[in-house]
Formats: sequence, C-alpha cells, structure tokens
Amino acid sequence: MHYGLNSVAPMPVSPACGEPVLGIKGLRLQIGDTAILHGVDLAVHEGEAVGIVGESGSGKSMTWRAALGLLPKGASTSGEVTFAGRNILATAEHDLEGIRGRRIAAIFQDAASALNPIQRVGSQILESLRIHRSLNGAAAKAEMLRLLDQVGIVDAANRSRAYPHELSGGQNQRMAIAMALAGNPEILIADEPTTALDPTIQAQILMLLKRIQLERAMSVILISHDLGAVAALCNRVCVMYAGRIVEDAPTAELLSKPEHPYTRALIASIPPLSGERKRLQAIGGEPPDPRHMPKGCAYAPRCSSLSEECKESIPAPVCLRGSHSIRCFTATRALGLAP
Ligand SMILES: Nc1ncnc2c1ncn2[C@@H]1O[C@H](COP(=O)(O)OP(=O)(O)OP(=O)(O)O)[C@@H](O)[C@H]1O
Repeated sequence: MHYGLNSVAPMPVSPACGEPVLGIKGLRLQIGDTAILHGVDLAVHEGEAVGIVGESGSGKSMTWRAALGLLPKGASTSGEVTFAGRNILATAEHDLEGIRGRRIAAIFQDAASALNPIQRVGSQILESLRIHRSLNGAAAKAEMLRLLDQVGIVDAANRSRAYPHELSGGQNQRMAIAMALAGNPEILIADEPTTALDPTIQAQILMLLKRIQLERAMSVILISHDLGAVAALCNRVCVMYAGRIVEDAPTAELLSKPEHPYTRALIASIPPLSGERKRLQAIGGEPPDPRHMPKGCAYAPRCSSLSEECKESIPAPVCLRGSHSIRCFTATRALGLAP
C-alpha cells in the first residue's frame, strides 16, 4: 500500500542525541564468496523510529539479521554492533539469548509463522511472559490481557483462547506484536510488518506501532520497500541500495530535500494521495546482482546524474547538514561539498 507523502503526520522531533541504543558500525556480511553488506553504519537512539527502505534484495533484512548474529549457513560478518555496552558480533551465542527476542524483539511480514498454529495465542503470550519476565499465574494472565488490550484486541479474554487460524491476518499481527512486547523490549524490529495485509489493516497496524513506540518510548526499526509506510512511522529514514546505506536523514528532510538520485527516484515513484493525478515514474533498470557488482557506485548503471568518477570509485558517506548524509559524488559536488 502507498500512503501518499502528503498523508504523513508531523513527526516528533528526533531524539537522536547521546549514545545510541544500537550502534552499527562498518557492518560487512559475506555469504560464501559473495559480499552482501559493504560497511553499513546505523545508529538507533532511545525512543527513535528508524526506517530502512529500499528495493528487494538491497540488504535491509540482512542488516538487522547480521547485526543480531542471525546468519545463514556459510556467512561471516565483520564490523561492530554495540548494544548495552557490548559488541554483539563478539558475544557468545548463549549470551545473545537474553538479548534477542527479549531486549530486541522482532515481528515479520508473516505474523502467523511467528505463532504456533497448534497452541492458543493467549498461552503463547503467557509462555513468553514466563520465559522473559518470570511471570506466572494470575500476574501473567493480567499482564497478557493488558498487552492484548494495548495492541487493540477487542474482547481480549475471549480472543486469547483462539488458535492463530481462527484469527484474521491483522489480529494475528496484533498478537505477534503482543508476543514481541512481552519481554518489554528496548528495540522492536518490524520487518515488512504490513506487506501481507489489506490496505486498511496496514494503516491500522502502522498507527498501532507508532502509538506503542511513543507510549513506551521504545526504539523501532521498520524495514520496508514502501517509503510512504516508513515515512508514516519513522523519525529518520535510511535508504539502502545494494548493501549500502546511500542516504540517511530525518524523515521530513529526506522527503523535502532528497539528495541522492536513488532517493529522488523512490520518492517520484510514490503516488500522491490527493491533488492532480500524475504518471508514476518507475525506476528504470534493476539493482545489481551482488555476485557481479559494478566497479564504482552500485547505482551508476541506473543513474541519470552520472559522472566519470561514479563509474570508477565508490562514494564514501558525506555529512551534508546535521544528521543528513549521502553517498553520491554528483550530489555532494552540486552542494559544494566535494573534496
Ligand atoms: N541465505 C542466503 N544465502 C545467500 N544469499 C542470500 C541469503 N539470504 C539473502 N541473500 C542475499 O542477500 C541480499 C540481501 O537480501 P535481503 O533479504 O537482506 O534483502 P531485502 O532488502 O531485505 O529484500 P526483501 O525486501 O526482498 O526482503 C540479496 O541479494 C539476497 O539474494
């Protein structure tokens, strides 16, 4: 679904100051012989909602999976991922269990797959409360009902006795969110949480995430191919292309002053919600195959602002103003910031 950029509510001022809750620096991921992530930098501060947007295969999911040490077979990482004073990439697997799922929780596109099909949803949430917070009996039940109420499940006591197949996609996603919240996480990662849902339900789930994020002052990382959805929830947007973050800016600034040609193309491809209907511009060409990356900027083969330099070298991130950075030779030169 597209929300239209003019539907975006004003974001609270980004609380991005001080030490980040999650700090990703120079994260590289290699699967077999193929480099997938080429030095991703991402800082998520307390109470901040950060969006990662980009086309399919750009490395959005791999970024958070690699950051949490959830690697596919044959994969290796380098770089630094700091959470709660430790480098996750250097932390033993058994020590990560207290972090993953509890202090950093995740929800996915397919909510039903996060839930056990043969167990009532309420008892699954009770189990999470027991594992993550040692809650049992009446206290656990009261907390489970409070969580269901918080995620907007009507008639929570009755609905908690349902099996996942008896619930709609939207209700299952609400249940999955309640499960994720059971450990009182500091960070919630939402990986395409609305993609499988009907348009009206998508908007409801996004608004729910935004309400919960603000109520709990929780950090959220929203992964999406839909810039409109990211803009509706996030204070800050990171645009990802071929395993690199190519633009990182506060949402309002990214939408009003996009600098990277890829970000501009993404914005141009979103339909306006109202006003004059105009033809959408599809982004021409395909993202590169990670096994055959171009020598220079990965976006060069599709870029309309190309210079010779772009074909030869990979642009480093340049800070434009405040917390707005881009990787683009042409844009930085046009802004008078090229070396
Ligand atoms: N298990 C794997 N083995 C090898 N390559 C993989 C594996 N999983 C993902 N990749 C590759 O890593 C790259 C990044 O994938 P990733 O899933 O992070 O993309 P994405 O931006 O999240 O895309 P999507 O929106 O389609 O999920 C892709 O080229 C993908 O083919």
